[in-house]
Amino acid sequence: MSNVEKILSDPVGETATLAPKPKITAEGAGIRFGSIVAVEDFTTVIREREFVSIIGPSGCGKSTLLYAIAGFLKTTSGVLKVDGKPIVKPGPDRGIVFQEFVLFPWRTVLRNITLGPEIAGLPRAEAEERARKWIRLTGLGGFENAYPATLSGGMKQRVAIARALTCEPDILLLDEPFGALDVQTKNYVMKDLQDLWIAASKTILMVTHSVQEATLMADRVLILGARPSRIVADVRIDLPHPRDPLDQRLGRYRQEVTEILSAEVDRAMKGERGQ
Ligand SMILES: Nc1ncnc2c1ncn2[C@@H]1O[C@H](COP(=O)(O)OP(=O)(O)OP(=O)(O)O)[C@@H](O)[C@H]1O
Repeated sequence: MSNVEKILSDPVGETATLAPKPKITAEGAGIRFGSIVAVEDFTTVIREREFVSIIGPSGCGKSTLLYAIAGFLKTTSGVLKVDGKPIVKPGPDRGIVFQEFVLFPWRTVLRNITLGPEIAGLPRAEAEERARKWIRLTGLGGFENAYPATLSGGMKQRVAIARALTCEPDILLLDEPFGALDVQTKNYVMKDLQDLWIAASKTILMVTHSVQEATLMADRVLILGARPSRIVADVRIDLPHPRDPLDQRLGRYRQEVTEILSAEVDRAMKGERGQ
């Protein structure tokens, strides 16, 4: 039995037959840049509506993996699939949100959010209707005509999230989405994202450096090892959503993830110093 077959036969819900369908499948995926092996033998199954977080030492290949799933990069070995089909290019089934918001300063909030559907060729009225739904759901109502320069960091990130969701992707890919936010704003946006995920039934894959973010939001935390990155642990956070950051049960998960991650960061640092 291959690794992927083993994972597919491993029940996620009460029984294998009731478990949600696989959404993203990685079968021995590897990505190299010349002589640099960024990702090696990445194998996992992410099911429909799962919220999975990827964490690992700096430079271990987290963003590279996310970009390959987005279709911006190709695997150099193995395969990455969405809905059972190999990923060959970006598609409207996957929306991506970056740490640095990447908003267009000359477009209003509404026009930033309608951009995806407009590029996809949707008539303006339909693009606006969709955008207004996500403006409402991300708490941006009343700011439709504001320009990015007049928004706070948290609001800019909500615009970026609404923009990704307006194309109605099944999968939301988040690359350190809270990295540029201050602590208070981050807590608000994290709470909103949890509510949004529950309401919108998306599959979410989030890259983060923060054990706190990963354990608060995700159903599973994939811990990558020092480069070339493989999964060294797949920790299931068995707590209902939405979660309260002060829930003491989260503390145990934070400790478990921190211990595994610290060992990998140690290994990565020693590797870099040639020890
Ligand atoms: N376009 C590229 N060309 C060459 N090397 C690259 C390229 N993109 C990434 N790399 C290398 O691949 C490795 C993984 O990079 P990546 O950005 O995916 O790591 P990361 O885990 O997301 O890092 P961080 O946590 O610091 O953001 C690094 O060694 C990086 O230098």
